Amino acid sequence: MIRSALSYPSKKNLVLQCLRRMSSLVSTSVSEVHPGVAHVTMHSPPVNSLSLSFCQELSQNLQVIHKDKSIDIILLQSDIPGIFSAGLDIKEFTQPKERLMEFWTAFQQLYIDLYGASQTTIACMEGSAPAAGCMLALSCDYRVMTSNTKAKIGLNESLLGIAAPPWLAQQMMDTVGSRVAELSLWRGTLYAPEQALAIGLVDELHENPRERALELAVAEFQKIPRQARAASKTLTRQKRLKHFHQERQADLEHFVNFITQDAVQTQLRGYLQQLAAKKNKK
Ligand SMILES: CCCCC/C=C\CCC/C=C/CC(=O)SCCNC(=O)CCNC(=O)[C@H](O)C(C)(C)COP(=O)(O)OP(=O)(O)OC[C@H]1O[C@@H](n2cnc3c(N)ncnc32)[C@H](O)[C@@H]1OP(=O)(O)O
Repeated sequence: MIRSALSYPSKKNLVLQCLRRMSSLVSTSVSEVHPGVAHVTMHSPPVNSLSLSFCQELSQNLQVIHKDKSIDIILLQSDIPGIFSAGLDIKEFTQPKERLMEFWTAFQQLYIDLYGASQTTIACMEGSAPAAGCMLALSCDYRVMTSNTKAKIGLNESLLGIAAPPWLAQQMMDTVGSRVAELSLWRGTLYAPEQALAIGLVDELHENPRERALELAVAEFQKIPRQARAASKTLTRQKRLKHFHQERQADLEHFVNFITQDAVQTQLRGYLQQLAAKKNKK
């Protein structure tokens, strides 16, 4: 579905038009809301879980925006009330090996495309962001989260009987510090907004994250020269990305070996049943 949020009468932008055409087929839409500022909106009901096709599409959209020199700020948001993203689609974990490899490769690529974006990126979180949902937020440069206490954010993988991949654990360490990350990872803590702000997992709380993100983008971030923002990002992220590329194949093999273990598959099936039972109780 196409979101016609092109509320600013900017010049015709062929790249964005092309993206909108692509997006009409699937679950992300792209719109320029202010000169140089693009919304990337996730809308894959019920919970924006990252399936193979969703990861691929989000990546594809980001890659096209990267090439569009007229866009220098990306606001990543969801149009599903109460949800930013539920993280990886757990059903993907139960697929055959070939598909698992394709899935993880697409997820790795999404990390590269978002964490490695030269544009400034802001996560506008109006709802929960567990696990890989949190990865999307951590990959952005700035995180604005709703102050609604129902929303939660964090790396809860351990509660599924699995562990975050090393590069995601590293993102958490880079953001909140080693000790807090260590505790969060093994406990699988999902933080309420005030707690997330207190540990530095998010940068700001606001009752309207989209409005605040756009204000920040225009009134603050666009005033910093674009090339300086991009160069600063390179300083802090280049080393991590280089390491990631070196380890990418090993990471893929590690994922497939880990996730296909009988004990892990049993845990995952149990977790999916818990989710279904929770829904039936509502
Ligand atoms: C030693 C080193 C080892 C290295 C190993 C390497 C790699 C291992 C891989 C590890 C990476 C993992 C990253 C992940 O992202 S795992 C996914 C974690 N996500 C979650 O746990 C989120 C679970 N969901 C929720 O908590 C809630 O759904 C919610 C997001 C808070 C929303 O709640 P609510 O609005 O109440 O919605 P429901 O709970 O009723 O759900 C509606 C619907 O959606 C289904 N669903 C929810 N989340 C997922 C998901 N992540 N994947 C697939 N499906 C999901 C849920 O089952 C309902 O479905 P039905 O309508 O069909 O019943």
